[in-house]
Amino acid sequence: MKIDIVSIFPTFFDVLDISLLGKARQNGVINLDVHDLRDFTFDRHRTVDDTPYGGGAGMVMKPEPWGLALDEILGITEGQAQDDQAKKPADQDAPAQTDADAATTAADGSIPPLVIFPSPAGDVFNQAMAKELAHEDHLVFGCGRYEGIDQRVFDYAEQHARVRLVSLGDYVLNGGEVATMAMIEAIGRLIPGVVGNPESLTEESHEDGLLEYPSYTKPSTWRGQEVPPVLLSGNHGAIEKWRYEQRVERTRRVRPDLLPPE
Ligand SMILES: O[C@H]1NC=Nc2ccccc21
Repeated sequence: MKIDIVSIFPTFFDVLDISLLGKARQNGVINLDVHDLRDFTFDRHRTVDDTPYGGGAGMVMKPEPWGLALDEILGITEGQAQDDQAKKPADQDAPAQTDADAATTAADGSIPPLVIFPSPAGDVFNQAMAKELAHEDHLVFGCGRYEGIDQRVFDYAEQHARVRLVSLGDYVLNGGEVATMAMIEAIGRLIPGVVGNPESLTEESHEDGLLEYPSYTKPSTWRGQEVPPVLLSGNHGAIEKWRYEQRVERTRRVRPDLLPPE
């Protein structure tokens, strides 16, 4: 999988050089590039934001740097970008191809990249979405800051790729970087070859709708607390039954909303 990230804080993603995702990058299982949005500015202050039209507090991210960053990442030629600006009215007889249609299959019939803009206004990220996105060939994460990105950037991106706004949850973050990191970890670990033992991906919280069972390791007695005897019994059937019961009980107690309807 190819992953591109655009951010004004590129060093935020240095952590992706270590651990499982770092190994996946070294092995070529994941090809990840981080782009500094300020590299697509040309003024002395490398300006990426400005005051909002219509007034209001805060600043809005300017469209120009984003347009150039997306052009580079999506392989949009300067001419194509200018063509888009000077797009002639469609031929009345030609079947109307909406921008969305244009973005779902590229000229060579390939599936264009998926551009994800983390946003509180997006679909809430979950394990089902992580599994879906793990099948993508090319993900682009556009990390917004300030009060957000000029709307025309999303509209421009939709002319050349598939675009999704994704929220990490119903709470307020300062920008898209934390959300992008969480999504890359959740998606990346599902890509074959990233996690050593694929079996470890099965009995996990949210994988099949149930939370995971409690885990124990040596010593069997610790500060007066014993490991549940069934786990020391060697009776694999009884252990499997106990673990399933623990998953159901914990889910019922902590996240009853995850349980299937009775
Ligand atoms: O405000 C946050 N809520 C949830 N997800 C987000 C993603 C990107 C930026 C900001 C947020």
